[in-house]
Parts: sequence; C-alpha cells; structure tokens
Amino acid sequence: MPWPPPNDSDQDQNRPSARHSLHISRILEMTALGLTGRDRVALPGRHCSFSECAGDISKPGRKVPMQKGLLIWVNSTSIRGWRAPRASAGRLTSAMPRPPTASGWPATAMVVSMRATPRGRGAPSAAPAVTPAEPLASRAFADKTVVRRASHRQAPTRSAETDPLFGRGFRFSYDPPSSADASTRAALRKLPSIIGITLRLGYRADPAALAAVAVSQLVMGVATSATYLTAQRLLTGLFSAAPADEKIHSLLPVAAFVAGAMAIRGLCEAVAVAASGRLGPRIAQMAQLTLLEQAVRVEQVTMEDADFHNRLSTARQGADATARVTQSTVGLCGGAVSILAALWVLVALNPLLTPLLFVALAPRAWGVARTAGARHASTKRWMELARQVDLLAQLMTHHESAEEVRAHRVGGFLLAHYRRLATLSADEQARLARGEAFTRSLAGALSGLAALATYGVLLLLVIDGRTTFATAGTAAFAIRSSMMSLTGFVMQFQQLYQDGLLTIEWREVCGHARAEAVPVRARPLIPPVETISTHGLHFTYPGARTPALDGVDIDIQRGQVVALVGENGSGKSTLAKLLTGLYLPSSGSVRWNGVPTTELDRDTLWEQVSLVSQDFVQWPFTALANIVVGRSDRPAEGRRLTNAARSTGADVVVDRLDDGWSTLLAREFFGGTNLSGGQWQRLGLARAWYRGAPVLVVDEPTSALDPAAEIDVFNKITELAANGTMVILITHRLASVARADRIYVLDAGQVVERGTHAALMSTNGRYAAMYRLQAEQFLAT
Ligand SMILES: Nc1ncnc2c1ncn2[C@@H]1O[C@H](COP(=O)(O)OP(=O)(O)OP(=O)(O)O)[C@@H](O)[C@H]1O
Repeated sequence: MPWPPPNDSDQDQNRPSARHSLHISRILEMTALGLTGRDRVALPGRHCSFSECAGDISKPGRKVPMQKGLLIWVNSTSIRGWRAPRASAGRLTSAMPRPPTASGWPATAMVVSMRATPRGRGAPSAAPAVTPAEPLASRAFADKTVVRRASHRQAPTRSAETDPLFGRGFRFSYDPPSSADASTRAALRKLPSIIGITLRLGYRADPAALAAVAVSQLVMGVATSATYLTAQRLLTGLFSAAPADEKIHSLLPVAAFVAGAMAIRGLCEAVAVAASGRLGPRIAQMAQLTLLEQAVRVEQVTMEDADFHNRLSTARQGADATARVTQSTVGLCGGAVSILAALWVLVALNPLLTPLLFVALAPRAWGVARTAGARHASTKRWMELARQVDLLAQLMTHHESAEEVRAHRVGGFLLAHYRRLATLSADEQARLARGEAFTRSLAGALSGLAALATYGVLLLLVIDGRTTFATAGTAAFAIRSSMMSLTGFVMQFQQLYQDGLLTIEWREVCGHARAEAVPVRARPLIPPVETISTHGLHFTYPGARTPALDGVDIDIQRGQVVALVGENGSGKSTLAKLLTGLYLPSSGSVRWNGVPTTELDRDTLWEQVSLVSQDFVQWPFTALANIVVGRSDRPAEGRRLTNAARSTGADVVVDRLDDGWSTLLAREFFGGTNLSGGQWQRLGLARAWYRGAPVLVVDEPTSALDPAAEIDVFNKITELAANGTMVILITHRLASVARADRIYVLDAGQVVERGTHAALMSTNGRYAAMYRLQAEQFLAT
C-alpha cells in the first residue's frame, strides 16, 4: 500500500506561528534521528506525516515525559543511520526492518522503540512526547505491534493486548538479538570477548590455576602433534621393504616415543581438569561478587526500573555461567589444540590437504553457532515471562500468601494462569527445539557429505600418485582424530557460546550498574546537620506522566519535628526519599546545610540518616541481627541495643521469644518463627533507634502499634528532637502530628498549607478539615 502524498500540514514548518514553533522544534529534534517531516508515522488510530504527528503529540508549553516502549512506525529507510537524539530526548534503543505482511503496512516500515533513560537524576527530562490524551491507546498500540512482530517469527504470543494478570508488565525485549546473535560470524566475533572476560576473571581469581591450565594445554598441543607426526614414521616404517627384525628394531623407539607423548598428553589433561575445576567456581564467585558490589551501589531509581531488573536476572545467570565458561574454554582449547595439531601435520605432509580439514569442520561449526544464538535470543525475549511464571509458583507456595490463597480460594485461579503462562513458555521451548532439530539435521547431513568428500579426495590423491599411502593414512588419521576432537570441540563451543553470551550480559550489566552507581562526590557532608531545605523541588518517576512532586519548598531545622501530612498519593513518601538523597530532583534542589544533594557525597549524607520506611525490611535473620543491622559497620553494642529496644517496646517482643535475641525471625527456615505486624514495627523502630543518626525519618511508624505503644513512641520521638535530632514524620494520625514544630500539608505533589497545628486549625483549611474529620470519629461514639 503506497503512502499517501504529503499533505498541507507538512508545509506548516515553513510558516511558523507561536503555536507551531514548538512543533517545529520537535521536528528538528526528531530530524536528528534521520526523520523528515514527510516521513510517515503511525500513531494510535491514524497514519500521518511526521510533521503532522509532531503537531499531534506535542502540547504547546507542556513537557511530557516519554513513554517507555512507545513504538513509532515510519516508512523511512533513512532511519537506519539514526543517531541518538540530544540528551534531553531519551534514547532510541533499536531499529529493525518490519517484515511485509498482509496488514497493509508497507515493507519499508521501521519500528523504533524509545525508552526514557533516567540517568541517576531520578526522572527523564522532557523528550519527544506521547500525546497525554492517548497514553493508554499508545500503550495498547505498542503491545499490538510487538505481538504482530512476534507472530511473524512464529513465536508463541499472548493473545490479548495486555495480560490479564500482569497488564503491560509483560513485554518482549525490544533488543533484536536473534538476527544479530544467531550467526556463525556473530559467534566467532564474540568468542575472543568471551574468552577475554574469562581470562581476566581467572587472572584475578586464581592466577596459579590459570597458569596451570594454560601450560597444560600448550604441552598437550605439542604432545598431540608429536603423536601425529610419529604416526607417519610408524606407517612408513611398517610399509617399508626392510626385514621384520630390522623394522622392529627401528620402530621400537618410535613406538616408545608415541606412548610417552600419549602419557604426557593424558597427564596434562588431568592437570587441566583439576586446575579448571578449581578455577571455575572461583571465577563464578568473583563474577557474582563483582555484580553484587555494583548492584548495591546503584541509584534507587534504577533499582526500581523493570528493565534493569530483567537484565540483573540475566547477569546473575551470567555470573554463574562463568564457571561453565571456564570449563568449556578449557575443553575448547583442548579441542582447538588437537585441531591445530592436525592442521600443522597436514601442512607438513602436504599443504594441499589443509582445505580438507576446513571442509570437514565447517558445517558443524555453523550449526552450533546458529542453535546457541537462537537459544540466547529466546532467553532474552522471554525473560519477563520466565520471571512471572516463577512469581506465580512462589505465590502459590509462599507462606505470606498462603492464608489468602486458601481463604479466598485463589489457588485454582493462580494455577490456571500458571498453566497459561507456562504453556506459552513450553510452546517457545518446543519452537526452539524444532528449529534446533532442523539446524542439527542440516549440519549433520552437510558434515557427512564433507567427510565423504574428504576421504574421496585422499583416495584420489593416492591413486594419482601425488601422495604416498603412508602420508594419506596419516592425513586420514589426523583428520579423523580432529573430527572426533571436533565433536567435543563443537559441544564445548556451543556451551561456551551460550554461556558466553550470558557472560557478556554480565559484563554489560556490571558496566551499566557502574554507570548508574551513586556517584562518589568530592564534597562530603560535614556534620552536624543544621538544616535540610528544598527549593522549587520537582520530581517525576521514570515513565510517569505526572510529577509526584511539583515545586515543593520546605525547610527543616536541627531539633525540630516536622510532619508531612496529606491524602494517599500526595507525595509524602516521595518527598522523604528526596530529602534523604535516595532520589535526586528532576529539577529544583534539596540542600543539606545549604549544599545540594546532587553535589554531596551521599555516603556521608546517609551516615546521618535513620530511616523507618512504610515497607521497612523484615530481615529473615535473628531478632538481634534485625536490630544491629542498623549499624552493620560497627560491632554490636549492648547498651545501645538495650536503649533502642526499651525506647520502642522491642524488649517486650524479644522477652516473649523462645530463644530471646537469638530467635530466627523467618518461618521458612528450621526453628524460625514469625512476628505480628505491630511486633515487627517495634523491631523496625528499634533498628532506627539503634542506628541513632541525627536525622530520623519515620514514615507511618505506628500504623500497627497498639494505642499505648503508639503514644509511647511519639513521646520518645519528641524526646529525640529535644536532644537535637531532626525528625521528619509522615503519618495519617493527626493527633500525633499536633505536637510537631511545623506541619506541611501536601496535595498532588504540592505544599498547600504549612504552619503549626494551632495556626493551621485557625486558618480552617484542608488540615483543619482532616483533623476534625478524624476527631469526630472518636466524638461520635
Ligand atoms: N516507585 C514509584 N514509581 C512510580 N510512581 C510512584 C512510585 N512510588 C510512588 N509513585 C507515585 O507517586 C505519587 C506519590 O506517591 P507517594 O508514595 O509519595 O505518596 P504518599 O503521599 O506517601 O502516599 P501514602 O499516604 O499512600 O503513603 C503517587 O501518585 C504514586 O503513584
């Protein structure tokens, strides 16, 4: 179907008006991608020229964060040479030709996947926008297009645009690894990189074992070549016309040499196996540690990104795979040494014979690379589905969901969805197996033909008299041996390539995590913390369309209790995370002692923070560990522990436990027990008290506490403030807020009221209304 000719609106760029100037700048921005105003673009429900669509998707004066996974179809091959747009415009992640289909899309259409790229600052800046009025349509459209693409590859798909359980949570990977990875060339190109990663890790983990492996492989190669060459001398001697006793006399040392060479080869093999067996686990351990070291340093906002999580899962597999890569590399080296030895022998015997070896080896090598590439592509594409299947299994077996699974009879429901998703996964495996079977049979058939051709040529060379029988026999022996080695080599290569791709992913994720790590700034925070303030603070979550915080100005002094109140979703917890440097502002600033958090060394900032978040961690450790983990960098201190437990009521909880402080608080382990919600909350508070930092942030600290405990905790919080602690308190219990030095009322990310309880009550605004509403609940009884 031909694209309609450009219409009048294309000319709008040439007639700028106040309204259109923004659109034109957008077009210019997109031109950086290789698009022109006349390129055709498909938006939900309509096709239009790019300039038209730019007019459609931009609202003058309004910046809308770009949607993750927005797909735009363009009939322009010029996009092949695209560059990433300017920093403000997010990042293009892939461009791939769309296959011609009967759906009316032209074969030249390109699919472009765009993703916001929050780089440490918590939110993407303005980018080529999706129309705010049509976000859901855009999403559905994106899903539909992806599913169409998937069906072209005959991969199993989800029938609906959004999954009934996970909504848009299920996506195919937008990276197109299948075509790129499933080729022999790709495999060979990546091999040095894979081996390089393993060698570097091996050198760091155990240089002695690495050296043992390398030397044994080298000696093995020499021994193998020597075996082949002496085989020729044996054959020549055997077929000579000399008398038998003379033959025996001359061939005995040769035979002894062959036996010695074989023994040395066997010994080297044993050394290689032992050394690589030691090396592999150490390499895997080092890879895991490297990944975890990077992961714990990554910005909070990146940790909440689903894509990063997917990649992290693959990378963890990649770290484990490094042990197998080590074994495969050793096996591969062994095979390669044999093949190289054979090659050397063939060159020495008759250089004409060398191409025969390549002919014999090529088909299998091709088959292996193709199969491994397809498997890896599938693993990447279906990573999210695998996680979701796993999650459903966990929900059915985990004790935390057990109650509701039974009481609400959710088991059957979950099982049905598990079956549905697992079937998709099984279908994908079956599809892969079919492809693999085809590739293998083709490679096998080609391999057989190649062997036939090889021996045929050898026979012809003998018949022609171009080579002796002994030389041909040795060549046949070398080729046969190297083909046998090749079987091992091929299997090792397949394993190595498959695991190696995961290893490459490991390295890339480590690099990504390093890039997204909380930066180490030169400017440390100098205690004591006197003030924390925000100035025109804006924050938008990556991928969100509306800001969570929209121009917040607050000021907190040392020794004050400041309360943040407001309706659900008004931005209180988000503000707390920005105040404590867990997120960085999208714009505006958060300042500690006047220094923006973006400039501060946040490790020194976090030194000053005790945090009890809404969903504080219930560590599956002992009661003692649950408290002292608050100051894990120091040995446990008895007096500090006693004070923290007494101040928060955790001592009463621990007294009732069978093993006191040593009681394991994890039902899933032997001897473990669990606590009630309120008991856990006391422990969470005790952890923060034990940490004893000068800035205390408590987000709904008493939601599960009984009334007496709640009053006690608020009294203790007031005492802490009196001793100089800065307290940021988030709660819906307004009775507890009344004593705060200052109250900020948030609504839709903005501070709408501020002041003391008395001042806010006298203004009779939103706070007063909420307070009276709560008070009436008591008075009504
Ligand atoms: N990790 C996140 N990713 C995307 N959006 C988020 C995230 N966390 C919160 N939001 C959104 O940000 C807004 C503010 O949320 P926040 O948790 O700060 O509200 P809150 O005032 O603490 O609410 P509550 O009283 O229910 O705890 C909400 O619209 C919420 O949906």
